Amino acid sequence: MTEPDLVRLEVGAPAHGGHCVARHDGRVVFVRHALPGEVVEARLTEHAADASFWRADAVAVLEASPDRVESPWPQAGAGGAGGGELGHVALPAQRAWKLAVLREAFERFAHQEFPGAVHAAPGDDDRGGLAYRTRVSAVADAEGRAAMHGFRAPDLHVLSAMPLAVPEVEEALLGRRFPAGARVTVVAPSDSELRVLIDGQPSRGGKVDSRPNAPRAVREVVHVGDRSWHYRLDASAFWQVHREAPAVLVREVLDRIGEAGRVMDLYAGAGLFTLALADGGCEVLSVEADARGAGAARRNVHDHPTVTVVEGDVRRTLEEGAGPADAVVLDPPRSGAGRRTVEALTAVDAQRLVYVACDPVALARDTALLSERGYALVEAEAFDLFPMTHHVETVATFQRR
Ligand SMILES: C[S@@+](CC[C@H](N)C(=O)[O-])C[C@H]1O[C@@H](n2cnc3c(N)ncnc32)[C@H](O)[C@@H]1O
Repeated sequence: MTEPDLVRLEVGAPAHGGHCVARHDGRVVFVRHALPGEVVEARLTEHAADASFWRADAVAVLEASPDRVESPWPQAGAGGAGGGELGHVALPAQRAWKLAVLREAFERFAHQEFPGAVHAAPGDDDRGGLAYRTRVSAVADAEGRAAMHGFRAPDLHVLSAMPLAVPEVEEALLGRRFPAGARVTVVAPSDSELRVLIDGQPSRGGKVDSRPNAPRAVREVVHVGDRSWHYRLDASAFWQVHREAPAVLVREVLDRIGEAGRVMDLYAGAGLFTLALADGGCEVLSVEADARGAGAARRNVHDHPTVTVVEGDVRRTLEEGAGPADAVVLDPPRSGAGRRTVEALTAVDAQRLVYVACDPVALARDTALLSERGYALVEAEAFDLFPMTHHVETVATFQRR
């Protein structure tokens, strides 16, 4: 990059996506690795002449925010590995950042105030927001070392540390060599041994274990108060990544569902909520598109005859007439539910919806769609289940008007 790629920016509010908004010659610049109120020198990383906005990375801080700290994962700084873009922000200010993004998204897309706060996961303040990920994926470089891609960039950064991971995951990632170019996933389940997957396959001694009986399953246990639930799933299937996330989310879902008799658990994964709901006496229809998730959910609830697990698409399942239900839990992927699924959901005629969302803008858009369809947002609280990154999990309750 040449000198003209460096610009001086006065940094404004945080925006969805892990950056703050600044202006250069009247054009919007999304600047990463900066904080609101700072003055920074930034390197333009995307700056096409005809683009409606540019992107930049702060590379020198001219006037620092009091919320700036030394990143515990410097490798994820400007020009480095993606996935630790808030490392330079003090933990309470990370939560304030996420709350600002939620408030802005709700104002803009849902035309109402975000009513809640952003809460820390248990233990995160003591651990400095580190050592929380029980699942990490990386790519092996040409020499077989675990590496990660840069943000919106193909270049690989060989990991010298992975402080967001629980220690056993970090050790497994950094202490081994893998086949060059392989996708490596390390999983530290709460109730069984660590597993290392290579290109989604079980491995032994750093190589794919092609034996037909190679172990693939992991066991998880979730405790809420004096209750516990046991799960078994394929190591490559979806499971919440923060060590405390399953318990935090199950507790929220159970508290919000109340006394509902017939419940739908949509986008159910391996049945995290399905099992806890069924155990509490609910009749549950659980819908999950991924065969590994649906298969695991079916096995995890095998002794609960009041549960039906459907392997299929949520919208199609609803359109085919899956209702009625007293309450619906929905935990869609990042893109949210969207208009057609919200329309199909309305036919279920549930009194209450509990929406678990990993994307503030998708939740705010769906809040507007649900409002059009007669569902009022009555409560929402967010949980910082992804410290050091801009991601945040929100649990929102909607009530039929
Ligand atoms: C955020 S995960 C939540 C899983 C589960 N609630 C949990 O917390 O473990 C979303 C799940 O939705 C599934 N999914 C994505 N799109 C889907 C669709 N259109 N229909 C059904 N399931 C879908 C994914 O496979 C994934 O398991």
